[in-house]
Amino acid sequence: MSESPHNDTLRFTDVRVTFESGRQVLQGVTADVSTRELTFIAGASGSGKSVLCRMAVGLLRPDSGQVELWGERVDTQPERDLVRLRRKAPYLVQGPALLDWRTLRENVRLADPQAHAEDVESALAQVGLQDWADRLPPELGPGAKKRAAIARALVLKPRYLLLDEPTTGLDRRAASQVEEVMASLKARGLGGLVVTHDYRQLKGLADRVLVVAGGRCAYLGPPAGFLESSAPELRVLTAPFMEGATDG
Ligand SMILES: Nc1ncnc2c1ncn2[C@@H]1O[C@H](COP(=O)(O)OP(=O)(O)OP(=O)(O)O)[C@@H](O)[C@H]1O
Repeated sequence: MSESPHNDTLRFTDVRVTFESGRQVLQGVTADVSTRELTFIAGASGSGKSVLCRMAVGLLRPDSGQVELWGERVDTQPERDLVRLRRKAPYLVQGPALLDWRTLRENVRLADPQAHAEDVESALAQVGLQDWADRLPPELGPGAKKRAAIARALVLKPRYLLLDEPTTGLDRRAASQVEEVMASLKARGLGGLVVTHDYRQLKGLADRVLVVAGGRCAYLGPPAGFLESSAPELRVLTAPFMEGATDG
């Protein structure tokens, strides 16, 4: 089967994952996510957010159930085909994962050695780092490093981006810069799946929120429906954030 240009769906059907420890992390997640939208995955620590995100591009395979991206089965695909799929839907790990001894331009080029020079410059410009192309990663702050990692994914001209906690560990200013990049990519029509702990990001940035709780998809819908829900399994996640938000 091959990827369909007309199908914009990432589909999880009754996905279950148990690790060797015996812990059942996902116990039947079913969800359809539009890859034209920016969807944030929320949930308690250890609920399986990263596991779900990684499964979207075959970095983890479920014990049972199906994962489909753009009409193509991901969970049964051989690794060599997944490499091709991941160029269309790159997964960015939590750390910046840049080579410290290579300039930003070289780091971006490493993702695609065949990339045209103007595509490398364009990827850096899309994250606001065009004037930093000749700098080395250690010269950058953590927010700029994360943006450089995003540039490295953008040079692949992806159809979708998967970002695992892109702002965790950043101070508010650096986090805002990364959020601005996500907003501008969204404005240009690039969808993404973003694992987050920071619910402040949801308002204004997220099209949808997918909440993982109790091993299942507990909510999939607009951010307001999650943030304002009175359902106990959602309130337990949002209440501390709402209290923190009123503290300023
Ligand atoms: N490869 C693995 N082998 C064994 N256990 C794993 C593996 N990957 C994840 N887990 C376990 O699965 C559970 C869910 O992990 P996951 O990283 O998806 O959580 P999360 O919701 O992203 O949490 P956090 O917000 O803390 O990052 C955790 O208990 C984790 O220890």
